Amino acid sequence: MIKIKDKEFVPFISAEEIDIRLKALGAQISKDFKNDNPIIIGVLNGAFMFLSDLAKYLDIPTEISFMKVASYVGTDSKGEVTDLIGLESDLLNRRVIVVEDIIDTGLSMTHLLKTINTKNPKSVSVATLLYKPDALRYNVEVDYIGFEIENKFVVGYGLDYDGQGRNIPSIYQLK
Ligand SMILES: O=P(O)(O)OC[C@H]1O[C@H](OP(=O)(O)OP(=O)(O)O)[C@H](O)[C@@H]1O
Ligand code: HPA
Repeated sequence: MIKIKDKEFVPFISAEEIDIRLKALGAQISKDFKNDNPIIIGVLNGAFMFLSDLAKYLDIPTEISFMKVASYVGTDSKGEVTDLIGLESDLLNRRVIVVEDIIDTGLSMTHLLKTINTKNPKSVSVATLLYKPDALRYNVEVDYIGFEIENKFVVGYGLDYDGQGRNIPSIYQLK
């Protein structure tokens, strides 16, 4: 068990399980985008660890860039998304893969896809490490999922509780 601020969390997905899953996802994405030189857009802050580990398992030419949005305060969605760092890459006629740490209500990804689609990319795919089907309130099509999880708050491996816990190498779940 670990304590972060006022909350207790229990071990949920180990670093070894994450690594095994990332290897498989990396192989699948490499196969699907073999000749496409995709642009991968990581969503800060949460996706920094997932994308840096996943990228090592991609054996295709690719570009990596980032956007930053925020919608959570503590364990709750504010219900609106704030843009903090915008897109700098030219996406015209490029294949794009958006990489998130988690799709929870789907609000952030819906907002991101709207922004990305204004740049006229050739295609847009979505990869997320964690997906909470029971929490989804906005319909998002997801192409690559690391783990489907129940609707409980999680921390670690990039994910925070009130700014803390992103550096933990595995994933913990609210007790
Ligand atoms: O599907 P949703 O309900 O929108 O939740 C998912 C989003 O929430 C988290 O971001 P947050 O706003 O906490 O910013 P962060 O990545 O900097 O932690 C996470 O990284 C996703 O972007
Ligand atoms: O379960 C979660 N943990 C951390 N950040 C999040 N952002 C959306 N859902 C979560």
